[in-house]
Amino acid sequence: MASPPSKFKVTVPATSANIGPGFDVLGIAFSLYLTLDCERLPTGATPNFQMTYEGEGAKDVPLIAEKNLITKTALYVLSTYGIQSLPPLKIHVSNPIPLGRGLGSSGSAVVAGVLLANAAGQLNMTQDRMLDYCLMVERHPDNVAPALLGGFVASFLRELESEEMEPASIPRSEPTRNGAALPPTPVTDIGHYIQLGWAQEIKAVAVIPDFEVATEDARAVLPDVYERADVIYNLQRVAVLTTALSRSPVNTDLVFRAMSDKVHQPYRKHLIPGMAEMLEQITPKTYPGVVGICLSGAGPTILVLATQNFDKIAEAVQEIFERQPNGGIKSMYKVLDVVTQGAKTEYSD
Ligand SMILES: Nc1ncnc2c1ncn2[C@@H]1O[C@H](COP(=O)(O)OP(=O)(O)O)[C@@H](O)[C@H]1O
Ligand SMILES: N[C@@H](CCOP(=O)(O)O)C(=O)O
Repeated sequence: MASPPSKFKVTVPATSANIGPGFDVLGIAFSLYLTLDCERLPTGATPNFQMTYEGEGAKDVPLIAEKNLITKTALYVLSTYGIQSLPPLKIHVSNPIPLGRGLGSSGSAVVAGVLLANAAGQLNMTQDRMLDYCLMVERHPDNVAPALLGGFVASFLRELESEEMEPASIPRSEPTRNGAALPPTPVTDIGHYIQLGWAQEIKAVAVIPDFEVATEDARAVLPDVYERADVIYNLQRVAVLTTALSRSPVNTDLVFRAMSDKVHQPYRKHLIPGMAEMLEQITPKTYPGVVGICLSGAGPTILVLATQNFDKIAEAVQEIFERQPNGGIKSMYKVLDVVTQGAKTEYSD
């Protein structure tokens, strides 16, 4: 392998998937960034891999290259290029994205791993090829597409031919994290996407409760089959929402109604105490500035889109969490911008 650059930095935004009715389709990138500061070690250095980590997950995330989701993804990508190990490297991870809260931490980690492999192995992958790799590890595109590309993104996976099915049926970061074999080299052009407009006055208020819901568990509660009326309900709203969120001034009534969902939120509400109450009570009428409210990704974070009164709105959601039985639920909140810049690698030599 050619020597990697001596220093580089990978930056990947956090994301919120679904935005109500856009289950497995829509996602936004936020002004909250996972970063990897990477430095080449001299050939023959011992140890030849050093990983340090600060921020969310610092107590739990493994720092062994084959086990950490970021480096494991990078090793997978490199292996498909015939490169069996990372070059001698020191990586410092800084992660402000809470894990298992519906802010796409795993998607951002997977994107970071693909960019790490691209830089360390000097693979010169196109953005679309990087998306193929991301999708082989994390099968739903609604986190990895905005994390990689930035902004408000709609995406889908193309239907795969039967001979391509095997590689595509293996992935998903959930089983991969649990020790299953890594997927083989991806076929090309798996992910298709479009970056949508976003009215800049709309900010995202993420209210993050003090408990985790693993995405895998929140997917397990969903039905295999849906009523036609519920599918139509979501299709109608998602079509309107994609454009409504780009228009300035915002048509609050239209966006609020269009963010309603019948495909995933109703089945997940028992996993997030207080969610049903929040969706009913936090409205543009009760809290001026509210544009829409939904579960962020698979939860448990509640995402409120708003144009003003951000703290007041966040506190209202927090109050409902606090009122829940058995002592209530503590939470924190972040007021975030939707950012058009996606993942990037900066070289300092
Ligand atoms: N920065 C990271 N480094 C290593 N592993 C990570 C990182 N971020 C997330 N993960 C892995 O992803 C899991 C959370 O993924 P998931 O359940 O999909 O929730 P989320 O909604 O945060 O993406 C964590 O338990 C951990 O295994
Ligand atoms: N569409 C997926 C999105 C999962 O997002 P995450 O941030 O919770 O991992 C789903 O809703 O299951």
